[in-house]
Amino acid sequence: MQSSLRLGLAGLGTVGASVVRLLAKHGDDLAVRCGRRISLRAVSARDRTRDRGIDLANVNWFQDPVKLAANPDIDVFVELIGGASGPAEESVRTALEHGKHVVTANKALLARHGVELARLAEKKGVSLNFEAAVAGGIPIIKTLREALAGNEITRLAGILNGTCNYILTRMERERISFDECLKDAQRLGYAEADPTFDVGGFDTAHKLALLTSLAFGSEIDVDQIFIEGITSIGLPDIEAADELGYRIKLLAIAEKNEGGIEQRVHPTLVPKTSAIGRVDGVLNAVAVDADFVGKLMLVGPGAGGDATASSVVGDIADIARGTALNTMGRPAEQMKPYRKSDVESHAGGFYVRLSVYDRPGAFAAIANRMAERGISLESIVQRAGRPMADQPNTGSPAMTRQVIMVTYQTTEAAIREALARIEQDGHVSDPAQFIRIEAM
Ligand SMILES: NC(=O)C1=CN([C@@H]2O[C@H](COP(=O)(O)OP(=O)(O)OC[C@H]3O[C@@H](n4cnc5c(N)ncnc54)[C@H](O)[C@@H]3O)[C@@H](O)[C@H]2O)C=CC1
Ligand SMILES: N[C@@H](CC=O)C(=O)O
Ligand code: NA
Repeated sequence: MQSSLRLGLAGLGTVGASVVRLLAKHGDDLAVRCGRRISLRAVSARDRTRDRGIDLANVNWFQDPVKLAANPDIDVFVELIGGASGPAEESVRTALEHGKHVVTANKALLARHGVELARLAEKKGVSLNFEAAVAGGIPIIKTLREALAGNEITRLAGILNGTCNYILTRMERERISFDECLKDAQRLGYAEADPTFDVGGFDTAHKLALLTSLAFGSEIDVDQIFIEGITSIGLPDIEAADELGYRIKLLAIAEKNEGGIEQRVHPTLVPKTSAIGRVDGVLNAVAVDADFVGKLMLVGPGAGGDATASSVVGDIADIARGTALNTMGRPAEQMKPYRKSDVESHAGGFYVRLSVYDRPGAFAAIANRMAERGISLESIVQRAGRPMADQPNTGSPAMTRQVIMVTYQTTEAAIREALARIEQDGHVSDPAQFIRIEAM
């Protein structure tokens, strides 16, 4: 048997502690599979005294992860700290510069610095593996980088954030508040240190940027992604979608069209009966359209310590076996500049919810504004609304009704213009809510 592969692991939180547990549980079998032992030599975390339920008796402790990354007694640096800058970035760079392989779960870091880090890894002849960074336990990086190498991919669509899917699922099933669901997601170790990254759609965008680059061979460009998070989704939308036969999912979509590549992240109504509509809770899914394989979809846990550790250790096992691959599936200098297509040209159906003052003519005026923009309505329903503050001229409370419309195919530009006119007309009490619909 070859000499053991020596690991230095920085970050002993949700994922880091699970990696240590997995290595302890399956170390013997991994040694057989890889032809050498994987040996945890050193760790770095902020609090040395905390009981994490893991045995670190024979492991060196480094207060500073950058020092650990430079340590000559490790072959692989495993970065599980998180963050696009600071100690995570500095330690990953240091490890690569010192000719060490790196395994990371850090999508924020790679979405910002992935291309240059990939270049550095290539220059040093080491691996930079990141299966855990996208869709937690789903082997989507391997699938795109290796298994689908013989395909031209035309579209990717998926649920890439476990926290958001968990929140939306519980809101739908239990009709409980967004905040309550988010607290539980944090308690379960699904959320980012700053959950704004999850609910604001930014974590999904980081992951989409990486998948887009792998799928289309373009440079990583997270700043070109259209991003809308789930913070504006309330129980009225969840309930209305449910009644209409849809579920609301935070989708990440990347597709090629004549203009370039469209990348978008936004809440989306998908049919309850669709495969992606049935992906619930912390599960993620990635659907791929490719020329030779056709359509495929991978589903699995998108967050949580153990599922994510599974991907981290898969990456370490590749290094132990001597599998060497370019980080983004092709040499960094072969990655094409990213060319963005315009999201305003996006066409599809839309769900619209309006709080409309209950007065004669309001309903017809709204329908007219939609018609002016060539928008046809597939369905329109009214639900009881709520009394508003007293109107100055009558002294009586103004009532509103919830008007929920589903449009046939139209463009994003048309729907935005129509809703702007409806708001200017003064028939609605609140800004219009609109959510894109995907048939999937
Ligand atoms: N929790 C999850 O389900 C998933 C997390 N990830 C990613 O994995 C990484 C780790 O996430 P979690 O384990 O959830 O985070 P966490 O917050 O539970 O753990 C982070 C760890 O890093 C340590 N740390 C922070 N600053 C440090 C420093 N200067 N020096 C040494 N250690 C330091 C903390 O003490 C803590 O042990 C992040 O990049 C995250 O985005 C990826 C997939 C799923
Ligand atoms: N916060 C992330 C963790 C995994 O990437 C999520 O909820 O998906
Ligand atoms: Na993955």
